[in-house]
Amino acid sequence: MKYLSILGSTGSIGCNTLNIVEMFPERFAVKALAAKSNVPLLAKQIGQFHPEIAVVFDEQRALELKHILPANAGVEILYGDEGYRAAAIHSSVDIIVTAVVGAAGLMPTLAAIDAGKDIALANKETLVMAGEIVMKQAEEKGIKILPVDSEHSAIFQCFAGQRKADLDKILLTASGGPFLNKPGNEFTDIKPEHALKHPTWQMGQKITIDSATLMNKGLEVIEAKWLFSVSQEEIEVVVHPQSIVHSMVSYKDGSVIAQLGIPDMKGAIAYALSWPERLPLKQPIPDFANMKGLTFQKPDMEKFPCLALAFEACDVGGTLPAVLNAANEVAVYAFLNHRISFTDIPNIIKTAMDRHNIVKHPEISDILEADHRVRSDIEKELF
Ligand SMILES: NC(=O)C1=CN([C@@H]2O[C@H](COP(=O)(O)OP(=O)(O)OC[C@H]3O[C@@H](n4cnc5c(N)ncnc54)[C@H](OP(=O)(O)O)[C@@H]3O)[C@@H](O)[C@H]2O)C=CC1
Ligand SMILES: CC(=O)[C@@H](O)[C@H](O)COP(=O)(O)O
Ligand SMILES: [Mn+2]
Repeated sequence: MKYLSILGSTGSIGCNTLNIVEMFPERFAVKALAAKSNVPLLAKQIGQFHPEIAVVFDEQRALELKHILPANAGVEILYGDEGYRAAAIHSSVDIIVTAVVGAAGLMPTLAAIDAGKDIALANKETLVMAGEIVMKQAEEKGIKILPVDSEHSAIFQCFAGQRKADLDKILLTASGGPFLNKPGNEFTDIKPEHALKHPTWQMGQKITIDSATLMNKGLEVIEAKWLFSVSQEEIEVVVHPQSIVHSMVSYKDGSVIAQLGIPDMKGAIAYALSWPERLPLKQPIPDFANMKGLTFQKPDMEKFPCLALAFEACDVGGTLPAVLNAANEVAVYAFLNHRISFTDIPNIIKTAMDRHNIVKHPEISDILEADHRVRSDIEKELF
């Protein structure tokens, strides 16, 4: 039996993870569930999966949860930073699924690594903000960081049985998002409801907007750099609108190994939880015979400046990726709340990056300080 703690259990990745637990009750059990504000859904999950700990964002929500649950629920209700930390380091947990969205994922993940827990990493922002520190700490603690992000799961699978010395490059696929074929001069008309219509994947709101700006791919370049210990030059983004090829790796003899599947996160989540075994998920394979084609093209960095900004942050390093991430988060939520336009997103990020005094070899405190400063500067200007 493998015991799980799911940070972000009420989100898209969290719910998919619980679907897998439900499918394989003889393999997985849940010890801790953590959410932010969706108290009714968390209460339902507690009733079904019986964790020992449940965590919400603040005391108010903890009280709400307590009122909803029956008196004999047998779960300890915690809240805030201490609560997320408790869920991350719970003594009988084997693996932490980091399915929280945004910078909030960083500190619980570091706490989990410090406590010697394996990580099924969905929260890419953790590696964007502090990839060097996180990977170093994971190595020191001898824990595994198993990728959940579909491309990184694919790359991980394409590396299996290969020698790192034979690597040519990682070909990181991108769907191109809903605006791949929209002329750039019409981007000012884009509303949240248009950007929230991802062509191939069902995901939470923040990552869906990131896919529409191509920032998601930029974050994934930085994630891949740290996760696989490669240079930026060894990563190429390839637009593949069908999202069937989840990524590829080329080798120095000209061979290219790809991982394919339907666009459904259950495959990548289950693989992170059961690696190196594969679980009988009963997922259909892509319908190759009736497929209209698998196509590939270069990303257009002028139309999608967020991708270029992420490459710049990746190249410069230090605290700059954390600044990119924080500015992006604030801008995405401002766009979702109709406070800025779609084309303001890259402008806000660029301004934050230009203004920032980079700390070249940051401690975690430098990263958190940069994150907080960027958020408060942008929020002051916007609201
Ligand atoms: N969805 C997908 O298919 C993929 C997602 N990822 C990555 O996985 C992560 C999760 O994405 P996704 O599931 O789509 O996101 P969702 O928005 O669907 O879910 C986010 C989860 O995090 C919780 N949460 C939000 N803010 C906080 C906070 N400040 N502190 C603690 N918990 C918080 C939410 O709680 P509540 O709902 O209770 O408010 C919810 O449980 C992201 O980093 C994303 O980039 C990577 C690849 C694919
Ligand atoms: C499912 C997943 O891993 C997402 O990160 C996905 O990659 C988003 O699609 P884009 O390729 O459009 O960013
Ligand atoms: Mn992805």
